[in-house]
Amino acid sequence: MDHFHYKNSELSCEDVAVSDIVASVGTPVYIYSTATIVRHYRVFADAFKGLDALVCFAVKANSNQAVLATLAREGAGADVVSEGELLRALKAGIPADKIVFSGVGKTPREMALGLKAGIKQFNIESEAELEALNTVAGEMGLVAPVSVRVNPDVDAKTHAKISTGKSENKFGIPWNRAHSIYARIKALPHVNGKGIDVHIGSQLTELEPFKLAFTKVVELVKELRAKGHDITHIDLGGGLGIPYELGKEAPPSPDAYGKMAREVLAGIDCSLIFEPGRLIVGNAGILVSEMVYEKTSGNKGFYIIDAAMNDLIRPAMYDAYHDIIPVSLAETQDKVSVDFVGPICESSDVFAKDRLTAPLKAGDLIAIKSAGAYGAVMSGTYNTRPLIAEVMVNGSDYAVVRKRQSLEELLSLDSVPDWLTD
Ligand SMILES: Cc1ncc(COP(=O)(O)O)c(C=O)c1O
Ligand SMILES: N[C@@H](CCCC[NH3+])C(=O)O
Repeated sequence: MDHFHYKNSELSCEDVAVSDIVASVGTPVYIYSTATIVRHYRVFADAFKGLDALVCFAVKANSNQAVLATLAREGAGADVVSEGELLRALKAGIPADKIVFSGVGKTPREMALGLKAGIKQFNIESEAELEALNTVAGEMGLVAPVSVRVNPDVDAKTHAKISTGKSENKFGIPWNRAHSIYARIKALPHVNGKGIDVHIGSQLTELEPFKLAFTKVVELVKELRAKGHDITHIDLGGGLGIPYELGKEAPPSPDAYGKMAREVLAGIDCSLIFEPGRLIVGNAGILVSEMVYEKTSGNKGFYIIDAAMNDLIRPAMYDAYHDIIPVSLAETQDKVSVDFVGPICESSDVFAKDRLTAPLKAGDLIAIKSAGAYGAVMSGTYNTRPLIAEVMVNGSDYAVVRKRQSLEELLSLDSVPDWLTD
């Protein structure tokens, strides 16, 4: 069931008309559906029912405090990559022993924070990081739980900018050094390495690359065990793709992904961790914007909207496709072909090129779909545009879960040194 649907020709999120939210909050605005987030989480978790599996939501996909609190209530863990994300996850009520810490550049300060909180594990991505963690844990008189993120050199067959599992990517330990790093872990007094971690990329639309990577990890578990390492758990990362374009073939379902994983991992007797991000929140959010002007240039038509690449950077950064739909359905069935563009002074500030759409006029509202993941979290203030509001709907209720940043606040962040004001 889609929680974004038309009711009397007006787009609604659950039981709330999008135009009602806009009337009180303005545009541009992100709108999230609680019911969709919960449903996606449950579908993913159910794919691993009966197994010892922990679903750690990848906070980077959407770190809004209300989104995290919603998932905390469902029993989700968290995959964090910074001090800020760790603090957000804890604040949302996600227990420390369900939090894994990923990322290639964890600082000693972040390590200490994770150790103090008592997180489940650090996913180590280099020998240097391992040594640093051993030192930090030693200073605190602790032993840090670690998993080594291995790089299986598998092509995820996704956009090059979101592929992480090839040897030329910065992520993970090269496959041929996996054995030596586990030997080093054994020799160090303040780290305990019982896990293996792998994450090959994001927005994967086929199961085969996962299968290749998971199969390699299973082999590695066997080899390490044969050498006397007590490997008890595997973190299989995130990356399962979502449908972005209506009418196009959807990526494999969580159920199919779960079946594949069960087959590959059969008999390995490890507890499992997953780190889905986009799958949980991607299609649980829309970005609503108002059309400000129409213009033409040669044969081309442009719909200029009040959202821009600083609010949602995916189309500019990855040429990502997002469906764009009108908030009020027009009576006419005729379509026009236009570029949806933002007001920023960059040629890449384009949400859609040559897109067929119902004709719109200035003042009309549109919704950019599938904007719940890597949307608000990747926004910035380019062109001195304040960060926009985020709203969460729950049935017939809604709440502003992040206030629109005021221009005063944005401007107050800079200061001018004395020598310029004398
Ligand atoms: C280590 C790690 N885990 C999990 C994720 C979440 O990925 P996705 O949102 O594609 O599920 C990412 C992002 O690619 C990641 O880098
Ligand atoms: N930001 C990317 C996903 C990157 C995932 C993080 N490793 C996107 O919007 O598709």
